[in-house]
Amino acid sequence: MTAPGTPAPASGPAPETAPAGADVPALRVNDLTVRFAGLTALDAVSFTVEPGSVHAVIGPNGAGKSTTFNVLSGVYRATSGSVRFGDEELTGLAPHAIASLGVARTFQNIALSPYTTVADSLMLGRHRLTRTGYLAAGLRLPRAAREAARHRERVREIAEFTGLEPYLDQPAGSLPYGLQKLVELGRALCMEPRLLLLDEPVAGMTADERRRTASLIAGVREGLGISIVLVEHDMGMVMRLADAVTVLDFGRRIADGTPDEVQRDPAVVRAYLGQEAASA
Ligand SMILES: Nc1ncnc2c1ncn2[C@@H]1O[C@H](COP(=O)(O)OP(=O)(O)OP(=O)(O)O)[C@@H](O)[C@H]1O
Repeated sequence: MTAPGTPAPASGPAPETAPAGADVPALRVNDLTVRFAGLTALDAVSFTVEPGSVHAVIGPNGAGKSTTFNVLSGVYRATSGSVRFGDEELTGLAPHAIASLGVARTFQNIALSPYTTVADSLMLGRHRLTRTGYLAAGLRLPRAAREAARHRERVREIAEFTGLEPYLDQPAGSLPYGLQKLVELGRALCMEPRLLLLDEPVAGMTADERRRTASLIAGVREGLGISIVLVEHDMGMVMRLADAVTVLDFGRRIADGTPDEVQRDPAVVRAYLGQEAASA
């Protein structure tokens, strides 16, 4: 068994889903602007997340990364601009409607119920996929029992994929921080997303946990072919994992390209040097 505090490697087979990249449309963010009482948090930001890619959104503190995530997941309303996932316009939709289109997110801070077991926490991710109504489930109809068994099997597969299988019966809150972050990721995967929004997935993790989580995310992209939008401060991880990077600074897009391209971009270097100077 893995040492406590260390997420197990993604050793299990990729859970069975549609073939890689199938049915995953592009996410097109176009001229997105968000204002809060006089403050422009996002100023006409555009970028495209290609199907099946890992797309990082980076930038110094206050650049607008979380605001971008909150618009993509329906928590904030855009002041103007559009976010299209395939043919669907996401701006204006409520978070549950966006989730039902196959957009799952994790949060920067742990958002798990501490007393709920890992198995039940993962099962919560299956909620939108549950067809049987409460009445049929309450009456224990065979159809409901069959569906529940299918969901449990899927949860077990995803637990195996993420390395969470040994912890399924433990309360989520009893696990070390790194594993709790992994439960959040597992729960998002249980939604069978087509687009996964990961908000600082390795924040607060040890170097070893970071490395293992990065390989799990790479495994998700390769095994499931879904698109991943990643907000992350760990630059090494971004540069290793991302296919494309959008850089924000003061709410504006200052660069967009491959990790290599943005790393060499003078505007990006200036923005990060400015941050270092400010915190020195
Ligand atoms: N709900 C809100 N009300 C008012 N201002 C907000 C709100 N959310 C974000 N802001 C402001 O918008 C700007 C962008 O913030 P945001 O949290 O998106 O940046 P960030 O890039 O995620 O920063 P960090 O890396 O520090 O998390 C900041 O000036 C922030 O204070």
